[in-house]
Amino acid sequence: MHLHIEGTLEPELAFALAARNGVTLPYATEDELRRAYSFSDLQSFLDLYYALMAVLRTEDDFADLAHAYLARAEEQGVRHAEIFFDPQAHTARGVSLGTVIRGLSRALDAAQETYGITTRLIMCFLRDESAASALETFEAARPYLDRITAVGLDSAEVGHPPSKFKEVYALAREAGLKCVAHAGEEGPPAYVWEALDVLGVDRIDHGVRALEDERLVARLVADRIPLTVCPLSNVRLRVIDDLAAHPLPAMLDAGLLVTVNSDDPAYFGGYAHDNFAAVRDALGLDDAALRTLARNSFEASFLDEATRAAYLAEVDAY
Ligand SMILES: Nc1ncnc2[nH]cnc12
Ligand SMILES: [Zn+2]
Repeated sequence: MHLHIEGTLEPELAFALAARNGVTLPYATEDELRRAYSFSDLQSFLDLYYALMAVLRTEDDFADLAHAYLARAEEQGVRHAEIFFDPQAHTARGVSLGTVIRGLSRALDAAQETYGITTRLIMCFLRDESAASALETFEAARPYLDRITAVGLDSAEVGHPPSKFKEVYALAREAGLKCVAHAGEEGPPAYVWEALDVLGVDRIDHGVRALEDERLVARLVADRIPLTVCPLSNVRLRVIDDLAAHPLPAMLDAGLLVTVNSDDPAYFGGYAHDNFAAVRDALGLDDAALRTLARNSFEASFLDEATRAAYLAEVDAY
């Protein structure tokens, strides 16, 4: 549920697409690029994440990107994936919204056929762009809303509170979309409150800093608001010092509806299963805790009730 499709761009595919599209990358080799994956904070990652998107130009590029991700996801045991994309990062480079959505949709439909993986698309607004730009993006997406399940909010958090996007979230909800937002990754608990009370989100992406506010934790527990936590991402972006100190067990103990996710797996050292295995090993989570985390994911998903019930029955029988 917390997976940026642009964050699944592996160096091999980045170089292949660069060659196909005549784009020159500022790195000579895949290894040299990989060595740049050492981040000091969210912004240092975002700088590279946006720069590498230059290789994504055509509908085929987006289809190939999503196809490669879904093949990895299948290997990792993923059954259902709710996938973010960042339209403004592409339209700003002259790539049309239709190109992005048609390319991604083609791969998502094929994955259902080939692997039986169910998917949803979540369109994110870049919070360091203006509210007007988000509104423009939402209006441009109206012809494609049958392919979009939810809107989200990502990019540089601090200084860009959720309330900035109140209007576009109201429109999205009116159009029948679900709503999520990154909040409480680098930003304060106040941003999580705003995501809940001003944007009316159905889930919080990250939310680890919510633990700093007892009243907020009580609210998240009472309303069963899911948190899509990304353990390996938190370590790589220095949100958490090291995995052994990750608050995931405390979040489970507090009764939060917490889930484990990979965020930008090509950059942060692992896909879904890798994140589960890493927290199991670093935090000593037992099978019951791992089962709860898997269950929570389906409970927190935007699946229809019948499909959700079928997946939950599978988790319980495992
Ligand atoms: N972890 C993250 N936080 C905010 N914006 C992002 N865009 C891609 N990954 C992100
Ligand atoms: Zn994210």
